[in-house]
Amino acid sequence: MGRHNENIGHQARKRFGQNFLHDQGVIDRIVRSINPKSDQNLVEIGPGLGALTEELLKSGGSVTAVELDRDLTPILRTKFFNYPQFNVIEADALKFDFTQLATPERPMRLIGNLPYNISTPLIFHLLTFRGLVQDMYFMLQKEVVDRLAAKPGEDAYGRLGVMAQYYCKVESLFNVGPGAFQPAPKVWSAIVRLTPYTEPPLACKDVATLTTVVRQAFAMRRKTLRNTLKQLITVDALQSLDIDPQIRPERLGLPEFVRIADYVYDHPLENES
Ligand SMILES: C[S@@+](CC[C@H](N)C(=O)[O-])C[C@H]1O[C@@H](n2cnc3c(N)ncnc32)[C@H](O)[C@@H]1O
Repeated sequence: MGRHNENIGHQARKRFGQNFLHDQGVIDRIVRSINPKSDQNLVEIGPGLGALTEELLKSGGSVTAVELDRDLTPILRTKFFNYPQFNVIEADALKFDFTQLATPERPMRLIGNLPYNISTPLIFHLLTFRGLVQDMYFMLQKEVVDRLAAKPGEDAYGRLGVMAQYYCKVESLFNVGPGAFQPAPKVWSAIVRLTPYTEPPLACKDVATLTTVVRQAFAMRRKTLRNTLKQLITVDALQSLDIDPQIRPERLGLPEFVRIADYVYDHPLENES
């Protein structure tokens, strides 16, 4: 414990969501899960002071790190100057165009102990590059991992889980307590693995329509489908799809959402805005 982040004099910045990992056991466990190989294209988001980066570099793979805090990039360059396969880019990962870091032939393995305040929009941003991604390993607030991996009927089930599971196989790997970080966050964290499908197993006709249906359905999660989806689909149409209009959205699985989205795409209601 405490091996990293010492003697560097960097004050953790709350606005950048800086909670630095300092538990070597947790770092090793994450890297063992990733199992990086020397010919791989590893991309780390938010390397911080390089606790994970160092172990990734030891695998021999190339590591490109995307870090927003301009005070950290020189520290990282100095720390890893012995590793020619290390590169740090000073950029906001939320706006960064990841197409410059990978090709379909050399996809990225995305890794990050992500800033918790931006993790949901960042995951949606990263999903847009899924064709260039082999897999993703993220440390997130446990509550967000629960939402990503949630199944129908669970409290955590909602838009994030449905859309992530549409594009990716989602696996919650293990939990990490606050004491593994400096400063310690207030909440528990967890590691999630997202593996994008080459082709979604339940492909819908139009993802924009699926997104609209899912967003609308969960906008009022305590209401029944006949209410939440009334601007998109009629009760008769829901019944024709073998979906009970009286149930709440949290009971619908991905196949039902895809069925509704395909119907809505083929039969747009006139009052749809
Ligand atoms: C939770 S810390 C993790 C640091 C390090 N990976 C570790 O495990 O100790 C999050 C890191 O993401 C960086 N960060 C915050 N917002 C960012 C953004 N929009 N784009 C890229 N990096 C960001 C922070 O400066 C910080 O280094």
